[in-house]
Amino acid sequence: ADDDVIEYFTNLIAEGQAASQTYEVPTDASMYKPTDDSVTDYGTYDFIIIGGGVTGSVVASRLSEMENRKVLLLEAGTFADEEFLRIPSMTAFLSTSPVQWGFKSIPQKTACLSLINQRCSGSRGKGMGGTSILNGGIYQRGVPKGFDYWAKLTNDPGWSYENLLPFFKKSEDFHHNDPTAPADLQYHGTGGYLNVEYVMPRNPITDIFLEANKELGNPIVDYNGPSQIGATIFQLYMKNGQRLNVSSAFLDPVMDRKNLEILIESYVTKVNIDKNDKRAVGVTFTHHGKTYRANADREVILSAGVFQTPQLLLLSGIGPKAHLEEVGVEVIEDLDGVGSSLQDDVINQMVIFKSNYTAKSTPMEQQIQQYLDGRGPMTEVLSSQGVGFFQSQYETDDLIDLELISATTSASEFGRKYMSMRAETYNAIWGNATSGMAINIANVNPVSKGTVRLKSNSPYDYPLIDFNLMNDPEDRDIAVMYEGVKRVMQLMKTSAYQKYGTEFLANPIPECLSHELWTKDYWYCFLRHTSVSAYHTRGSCPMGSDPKNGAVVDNELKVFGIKNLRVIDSSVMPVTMSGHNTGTCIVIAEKASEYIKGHHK
Ligand SMILES: Cc1cc2nc3c(=O)[nH]c(=O)nc-3n(C[C@H](O)[C@H](O)[C@H](O)COP(=O)(O)OP(=O)(O)OC[C@H]3O[C@@H](n4cnc5c(N)ncnc54)[C@H](O)[C@@H]3O)c2cc1C
Repeated sequence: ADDDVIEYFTNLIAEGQAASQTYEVPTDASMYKPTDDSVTDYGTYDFIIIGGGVTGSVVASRLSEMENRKVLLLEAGTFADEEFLRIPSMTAFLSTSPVQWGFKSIPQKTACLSLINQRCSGSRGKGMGGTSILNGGIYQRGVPKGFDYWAKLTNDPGWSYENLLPFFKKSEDFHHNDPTAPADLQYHGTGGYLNVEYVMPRNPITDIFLEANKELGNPIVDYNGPSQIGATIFQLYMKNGQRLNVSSAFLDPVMDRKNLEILIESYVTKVNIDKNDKRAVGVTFTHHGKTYRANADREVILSAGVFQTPQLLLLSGIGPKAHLEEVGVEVIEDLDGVGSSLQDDVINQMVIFKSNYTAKSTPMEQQIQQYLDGRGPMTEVLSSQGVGFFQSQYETDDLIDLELISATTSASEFGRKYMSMRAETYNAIWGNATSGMAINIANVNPVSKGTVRLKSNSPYDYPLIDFNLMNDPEDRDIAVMYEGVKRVMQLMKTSAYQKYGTEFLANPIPECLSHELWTKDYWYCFLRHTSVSAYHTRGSCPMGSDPKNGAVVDNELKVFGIKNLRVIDSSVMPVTMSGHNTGTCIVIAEKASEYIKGHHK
């Protein structure tokens, strides 16, 4: 590239990083408040989709394939396809930028204890593409047994892995651009909207991780193939080393469809329901200071994500009666499950090792040059692409409950702020060290559940989020994490890591000094203080067959008790699929679109 292009990217990166340092994330949605009381009719559509995130983008793309059906998609944010947002290595800076909603949990008692005010982050993307604007880009489908369990819960074999596989393949365009990466090609699709590829060249840390796993006898697998147990290399939805958010992937190619309207900067405040026959008839939303009402002849589809979908149901009078009465919302349908079974995985990124491994540093100019060729450090969201999925001794459902992610890490004020960790704890862990290696530990099949509730009956208040991580009475969730710590210690003892003189950074945190160091009690204390939500948030409006057992939607994702209303997003996942859930969200949207198209040809 010529000097102008290099200079352009150099400035873009400097400006993007600087903007992120000073940006304050909002603490409520008051920026969407209308400036007067008037309500304008926005017109009538067949389908109205709320939210242009991962699932909303796929649903809009598939429903607008029916040329005779008018589709309106309402998204609170804007299009998020600027150059800076497409650079994978800039992802961390997006967490303090206008594409971030900035949700935080209420103060927690069993995890996130060393975070400021004991509040876990509830990071969510705002804009077309939703959370895929700022996520890790990891493409993982989930454990087949997990989906088979969904099928059982809903009495619908359509949700079994075998029956979902064609949908997974349909949306994928797999590129085996790292030919030595494990890939079971018959499980992958080509020609779909979602480009899937590997970071090139492979980060040397990834190879160290794979070698260490081989030494311990762990298999090397394609985690999107038939078996997930073992170590592997992340597959990413990126295109030529650039971030590909799900809106760019599924909607950019179909933007010229006359029957698809996308209205950005539109904040939905309510689903309008005809009380006589409990039927969703449209939505109310604000746009540039004015209030509008749009009508849906056929269906309203909630794809507002795991926190805002239950928030909107509650604001619309659908949810646990006692809670609605408490906050002053008129009850339309008493549905206990709404917001009542929030789940997230728990992750710890603070078990750090010093070593004499030094990452090769590449001058910025060369990084930009490589990026323009679709390669190199700027194409990496994560410092390594090595990952392993395992069953701990506590895994009783034959799913997968332990994920170990290889990483390099370094101490910085930005890193501390990104985690929102108290300085005292962060500095104690790092001591005099400034960089190291880590293997992040996640429990990806926890049993603990939390809630999403309304703070008030105002749509401009953020919802109250309570993750309740590692809060099960039997302490199974924390026991899995502790087993993860022990496995990480074992991995670090392998010759693959010992070649680099890898050694645990044994600096205790002040909060846990009353426990004998490195005993189980100390580690439990450490894990509760420094473990956080893993951003695999799900389950706030689960699918199932009986609303009395907490289900909010049926097998076709229709809300129990209300006609013409569906939830299609991460909220509906009834149990884990053991990992990163964008791929799963895409398949949920593909499958649900098929049901809708079957009904409304
Ligand atoms: C930091 C981070 C990293 C992650 N990394 C990965 C990863 O590497 N791989 C992976 O598979 N998963 C990852 N995830 C998880 C994944 O991104 C989410 O599970 C997925 O995006 C959920 O999709 P969704 O459609 O349910 O919601 P979203 O993608 O969040 O979409 C919801 C959309 O609705 C809009 N909206 C909300 N309320 C309203 C309203 N009232 N009116 C109008 N619009 C509204 C939002 O602005 C948003 O665009 C990560 C998540 C985070 C936070």
